Amino acid sequence: MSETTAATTVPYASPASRAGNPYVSEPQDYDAILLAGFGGPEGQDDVIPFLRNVTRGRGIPDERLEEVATHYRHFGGVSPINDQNRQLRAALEAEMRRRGMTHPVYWGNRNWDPYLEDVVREAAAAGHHRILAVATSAYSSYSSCRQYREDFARALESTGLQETVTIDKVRQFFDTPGFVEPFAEGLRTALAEVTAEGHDPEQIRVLFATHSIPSADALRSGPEELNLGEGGAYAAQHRAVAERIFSDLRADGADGAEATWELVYQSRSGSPSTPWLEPDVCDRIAELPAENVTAVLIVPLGFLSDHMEVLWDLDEEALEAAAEAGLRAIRTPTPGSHPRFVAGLVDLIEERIAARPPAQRPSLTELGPWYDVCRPGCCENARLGFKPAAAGCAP
Ligand SMILES: CC1=C(CCC(=O)O)c2cc3nc(cc4[nH]c(cc5[nH]c(cc1n2)c(C)c5CCC(=O)O)c(CCC(=O)O)c4C)C(CCC(=O)O)=C3C
Ligand SMILES: [Fe+2]
Repeated sequence: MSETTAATTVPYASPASRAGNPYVSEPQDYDAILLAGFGGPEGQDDVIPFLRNVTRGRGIPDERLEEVATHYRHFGGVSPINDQNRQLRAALEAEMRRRGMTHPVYWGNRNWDPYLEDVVREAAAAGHHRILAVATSAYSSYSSCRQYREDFARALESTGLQETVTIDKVRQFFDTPGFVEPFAEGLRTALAEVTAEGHDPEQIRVLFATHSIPSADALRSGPEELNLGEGGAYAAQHRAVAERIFSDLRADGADGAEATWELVYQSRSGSPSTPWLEPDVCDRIAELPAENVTAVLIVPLGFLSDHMEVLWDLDEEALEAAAEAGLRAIRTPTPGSHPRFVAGLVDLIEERIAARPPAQRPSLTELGPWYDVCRPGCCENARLGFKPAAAGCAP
């Protein structure tokens, strides 16, 4: 299995592109779309096998798995994530049909049924060989980009389809309007609500929450040559989006828009001796009363839908921390199947099929538009090192 499933069709960097930003310069004849999800258990008996799938070879302590299993057990062993992705798949298909696009839209998961490899086999059996994937993950890092690409490569290899099927992937979409606007809308509503209740901007703290990852992975997120400092592309992308949301709210004179915001992390796992991105959302909430804060708004900026990381780690744990701290608290919505988000994903599919140049691609921060095609070392896992990945290109 080679690193370069797309190397024959994807030139490395066109002179017309932003320096070092490989994008596809020829229109692409994709014949199927693949919505690639994380996967989640759908009953009590699925919980442990699912957790083993997720943590295979990752050195997550047993106590942590036991602990996470109780979150799923609390909801009957069912994560809502699969239903959310079923809805998203149907919404994508409907929007594509509305635009006259006839590609079949498959859905497959990294960690639970329907598994990527079964779906790839099904697509190939139906005669589809040029697949364009949309992963349910907006930012750059091992967990949020490369691991999806490695699992595509593994699916192609285990099905023996690596010579006949290619899987490419649309760019990371953290700063596209379809992804950002549903968050901005939810925050605007929540700011207006706490303002109407009498909280002044200096008493309101907005916490943009995302998944913590090992600091070493964060440092290696994005292309090697970008060098975005501590936290890497992963943290820089989140900060850039949060900043843009706030500058737009302030420019509009929105209620409460003079509040302060911070980027915080959640759902840390791994060994306590390994550094992960901080501060933790609950730790920060506990400190806020001493900073004269009376209302906290939690924006789940790292997530696409209200899956377990949101329902448990934010709606149970973070909201409880806020109650203990005596704070008014609101957790704002995720994009889910918001029509604007769905339309934005179809825009991404269209721009890739048409090979639009970067200047014609929507992007709300100076970091974007992000790369279509990842370079070999992009988002590599700091500890596990090289594994073959699809949707990449040769040096
Ligand atoms: C960056 C990131 C995203 C966002 C990008 C994306 O969405 O892809 C994400 C999403 C998700 N993470 C999820 C669930 C889990 N993540 C775990 C473990 C880990 N996540 C990590 C990172 C991320 N995770 C990391 C570095 C680990 C440590 C192990 C490893 O290095 O791989 C574990 C193991 C137990 C634990 O340690 O918590 C579970 C059960 C679910 C499904 C929720 C549901 O079922 O509704 C979703 C959407
Ligand atoms: Fe995770």
